[in-house]
Amino acid sequence: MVLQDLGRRINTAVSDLTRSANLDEKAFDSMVKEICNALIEADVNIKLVATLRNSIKRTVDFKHMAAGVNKKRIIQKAVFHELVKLVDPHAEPFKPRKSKPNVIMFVGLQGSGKTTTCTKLARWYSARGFKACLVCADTFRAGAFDQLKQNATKAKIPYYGSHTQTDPVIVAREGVEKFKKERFEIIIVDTSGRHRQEKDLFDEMVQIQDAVTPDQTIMVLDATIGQAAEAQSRAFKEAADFGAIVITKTDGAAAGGGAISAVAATHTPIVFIGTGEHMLDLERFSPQPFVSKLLGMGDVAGLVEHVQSLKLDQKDTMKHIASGIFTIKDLRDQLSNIMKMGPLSKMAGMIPGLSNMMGGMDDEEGGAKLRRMIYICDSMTEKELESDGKMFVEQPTRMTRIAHGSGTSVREVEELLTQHRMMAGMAKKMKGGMANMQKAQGAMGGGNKQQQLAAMQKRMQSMGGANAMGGGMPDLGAMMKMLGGGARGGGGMPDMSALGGMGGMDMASMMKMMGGGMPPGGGGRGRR
Ligand SMILES: Nc1nc2c(ncn2[C@@H]2O[C@H](COP(=O)(O)OP(=O)(O)OP(=O)(O)O)[C@@H](O)[C@H]2O)c(=O)[nH]1
Repeated sequence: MVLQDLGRRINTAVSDLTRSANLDEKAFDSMVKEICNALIEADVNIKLVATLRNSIKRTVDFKHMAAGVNKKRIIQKAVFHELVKLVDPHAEPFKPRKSKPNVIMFVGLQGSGKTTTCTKLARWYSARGFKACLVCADTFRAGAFDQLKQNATKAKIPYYGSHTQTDPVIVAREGVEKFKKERFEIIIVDTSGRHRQEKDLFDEMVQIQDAVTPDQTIMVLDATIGQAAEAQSRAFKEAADFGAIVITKTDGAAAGGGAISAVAATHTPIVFIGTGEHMLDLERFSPQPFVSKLLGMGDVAGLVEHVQSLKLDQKDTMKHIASGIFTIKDLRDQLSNIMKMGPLSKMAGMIPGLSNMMGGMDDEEGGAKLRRMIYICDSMTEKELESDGKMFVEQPTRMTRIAHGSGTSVREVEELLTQHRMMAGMAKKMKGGMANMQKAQGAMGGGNKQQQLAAMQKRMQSMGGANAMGGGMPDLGAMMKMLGGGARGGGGMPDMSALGGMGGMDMASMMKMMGGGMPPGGGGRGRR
């Protein structure tokens, strides 16, 4: 069962119970049973499932529950807490330091996704301001260096390797020395994939480790192996000590839950999970946000971090919103920023309740809709783009011209202008909120970003989370209001501009529109 399905099934079990009229012990028992069945189907070890079942039952003790307590809340909290415990390795991974070389060596079985993950990780650090590079010490598999070269070039990451040198220890040492001299901060060394029985390759791995003395050795595990992950990591641990694990292919693996919980049980930190073949499909693993996302409660801190890493150009739009203005060009910039963020389905997982709303719409549909909106903007004159949109009301023929030019319909142009009007209205309202928020941030002296993100996540969960677990839709309108008026809650909000494309964007109406729903007033005048 892929992770999304597992999350959906658990969520449904909890929502059905908390919505049902008879919230009694019998109904509670059948919910626990359904959760356990789902976990077992995802290949979670039966002993771990039994521990989870007993803990939930101990916490939600119907016999001794005082009258008047909020049973729903207790059940939701217990399920959430126990799922977090199930995937929590209770171990802190190594944290690279800036302005010094941090050598990270990758090990793993053949085909587990090492080379792909090396490049994803180098890109991840590079996007966060580290000077990152790659060394290919896989001289065993023909084509390994070419694969790394290709990936690295695409991600614009400097690399080192050799087509002629056959000793991987020499290549690794030379590459690391070269990049240390060039003051790289993250030096990632890719090694050959191994089979457990290949003693020579295991020895080679130890020799590379001795030669480059990595600050961290990461083992890459393929999620498809499920709970066998535990035995596999043990075999590697016997040969080379590693500090952390990356679990790849969690997007398609039926046994992803099994792999994650099995590794967590060994108390080895899981640093990242691979969620697809694309360069951006790497997510930092953290138990609470992971479970939150699994259950459709979003991962707002992850979203903020992701958007920040994309270094989107937000300066002009943020300046505009701060003074209550939102032009059509601002809308166009936001649309292209959304396109840069990655597949919409992944973004939706990070926003509380949004994946429910996207139900039925695939990435292709959503992407195509966004592209058509951008074509419409690109068919406007500079004057139209910089306008507040009123000129279209005064001269409706402009819409016909733009529809012709962009290969869309007048109805689509109208939809875009309606969306723009709504967002311009929001920008006007947000004028005060932005100033307050900046003041609050100033008062906090910049503050601790982690604390700010944690506070935001908590607030988001208290709004969206309870609803999501209860089966309802979180109030995205309220969420946007909160984004606009962060100072009210006593600070604890990240920089508004950090929200990038989300800043000021009414996602609820945006998604509704992308789903084909007509905003009010958009009659069927268009030609197709
Ligand atoms: N769906 C999905 N595919 C992935 C993920 N990570 C890697 N892959 C794919 O897995 C396949 C193997 O990946 P590689 O990076 O070549 O694996 P490797 O461990 O370096 O292989 P060897 O060098 O032979 O040991 C490739 O097709 C990747 O695109 C992931 O998170 N999700």
